[in-house]
Amino acid sequence: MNEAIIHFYPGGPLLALVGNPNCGKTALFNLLTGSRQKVANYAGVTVERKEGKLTTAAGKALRVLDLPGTYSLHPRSPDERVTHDVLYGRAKGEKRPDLVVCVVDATNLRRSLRLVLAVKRLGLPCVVAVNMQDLAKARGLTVNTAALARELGVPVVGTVGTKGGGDTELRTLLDDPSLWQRPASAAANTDAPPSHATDADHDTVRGILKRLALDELIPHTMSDRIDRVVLHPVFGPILLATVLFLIFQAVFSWSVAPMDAIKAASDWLGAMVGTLLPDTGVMGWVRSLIVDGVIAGAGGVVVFLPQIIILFFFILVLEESGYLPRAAFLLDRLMGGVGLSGRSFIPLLSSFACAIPGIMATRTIANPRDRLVTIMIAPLMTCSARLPVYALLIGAFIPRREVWGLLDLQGLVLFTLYVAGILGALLVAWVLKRFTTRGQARTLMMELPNYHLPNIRNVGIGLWQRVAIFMKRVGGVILVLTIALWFLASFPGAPEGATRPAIEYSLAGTLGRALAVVFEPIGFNWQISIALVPGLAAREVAVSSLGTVYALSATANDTAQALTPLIAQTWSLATALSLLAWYVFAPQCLSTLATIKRETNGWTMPLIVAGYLFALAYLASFVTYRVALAFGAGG
Ligand SMILES: Nc1nc2c(ncn2[C@@H]2O[C@H](COP(=O)(O)OP(=O)(O)OP(=O)(O)O)[C@@H](O)[C@H]2O)c(=O)[nH]1
Ligand SMILES: [Mg+2]
Repeated sequence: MNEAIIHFYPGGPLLALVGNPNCGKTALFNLLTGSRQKVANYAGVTVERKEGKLTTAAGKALRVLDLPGTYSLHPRSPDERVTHDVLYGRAKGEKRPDLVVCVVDATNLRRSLRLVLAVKRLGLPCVVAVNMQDLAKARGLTVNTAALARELGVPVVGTVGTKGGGDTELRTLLDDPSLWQRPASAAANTDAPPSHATDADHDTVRGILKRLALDELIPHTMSDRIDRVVLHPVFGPILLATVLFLIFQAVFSWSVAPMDAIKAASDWLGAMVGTLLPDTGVMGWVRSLIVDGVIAGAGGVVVFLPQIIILFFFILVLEESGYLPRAAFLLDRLMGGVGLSGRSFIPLLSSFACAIPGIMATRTIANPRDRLVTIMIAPLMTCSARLPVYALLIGAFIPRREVWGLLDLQGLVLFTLYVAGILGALLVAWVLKRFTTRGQARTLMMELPNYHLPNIRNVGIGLWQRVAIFMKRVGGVILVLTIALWFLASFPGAPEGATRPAIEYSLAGTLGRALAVVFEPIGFNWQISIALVPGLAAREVAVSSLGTVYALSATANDTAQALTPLIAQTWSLATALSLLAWYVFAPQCLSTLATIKRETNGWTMPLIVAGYLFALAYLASFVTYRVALAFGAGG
């Protein structure tokens, strides 16, 4: 894996945050540096090193690294290796830290302290931050930091990663110059491999906890009680299915009003600009570029913002609540059937947002074969860029009505498409299981964090970041490609006396017609064929492209109309279904392939993935189209 080696904050002493997964390193990092890195309630959220800058009260500038969580200094998975390499000074382009802040979870000192002992042996100056002080207090645990400091022989401070000012003690401590002196006795240790002192460490930790009167286990009864239902062999899976299903219902039924409002606003804008700008000469072209290119294209994508916000709201709430590892646990058996483990669940779930963070998250999977298979199937999870395409087609072809009095039919179809992606992924994993040896059966060891009420601020920040990403795509790649397509679809203009719309004589029209030969067997017309090409860069561009292509196809006598009714009139149901099937499988995203190349260190995997996904997409669309035709959906 190649980490980015750009230093945003060159110079200054380097401080690294190290600790077990889910102990609150990133929350603390955000407090210290003012960053907004992702924080969530499950192990393995951070999988690469992140950099930030901190200025202490005395004005000293420090570089701070947030690292993936690790259980020990013997890395078992690629994310743990990132932390290991930094601590041993082997990370490419990064110097060895000048100070290590060991973050420990006050409610789980037994395990956290073992890592502290191992880090201490590295010979780097180190301090301990006892995080989650608030949770410990709520459970009647008081960690005497002064006594712990005496036991460990390093400074210890208390922190609360989720509260403003929860890092004050740590910040103050960083101004102490004696902190940065390397312990002379251990200086020779810096390049030694991690020692295997685990048994002795175990005893040491037990002794420390005993002397601090912290050796009694205090069960977290609330989480345990919730888990009795959530992890129940019968109710658990029913609950999981219900939760997922309700999310899809909400995506459709809650978004109606805001989507209508955005659509009305964009129509109004188009009409306004249309009347303001003259329709002749150069201004006629400008008018067409703005109305048919920018507003019909990019505006057509912005409409789907409410659905994306609703989907992410639920994903963020699930991530913060601590439910995700439980879902992984419930699905472990099912995943075992196709040769994977519950470990793959969170990377695959992240892929519903976008395959890129999903593929990155596979770094938490220790088994290389499992990791590779998970990377291969991650693009089959329905990422949010597909949502506009699905929503457009569903809006055009599926009536807005209720089934059995309570279910929204459009939501039901959307759910089916998501399920189709999941089933496709399971099928591919199952086929791969035939061709690869799985090694010995592994039991799933996964931490079940305590349930939290989702922090409104975190959910708010997470949502805002998703909105920013989406709008940046609309204003960036989507807008640029839509404008490029407008040019290709407008020039060369129609010859004298042409009867058909000008677009049919343009470069894009010619290209679309050539491509249509390939796509004709699966029912795509030339307009779709054109839209698929820029859609390779970003899936939503297919929607904006269709908006532009159809806006330009409107002849003088039939005024341009909204895209949804237009495709409902001109496409057959069979074509729409075939395009949906195409989007379930096709690898229409170059950035995903680039990420696979980076994570697997070569071109082999991205080529294999692109190849098999295109083949699968064509096959699925072909079958869908033919079956739909046979059922009379071709009219
Ligand atoms: N109550 C409480 N919750 C905290 C505190 N610090 C972090 N959290 C929560 O603990 C969870 C884990 O926090 P993260 O910062 O993502 O943990 P991490 O150590 O970076 O985890 P990985 O990146 O997976 O290793 C999140 O739900 C945080 O909101 C704290 O001091 N008190
Ligand atoms: Mg983290």
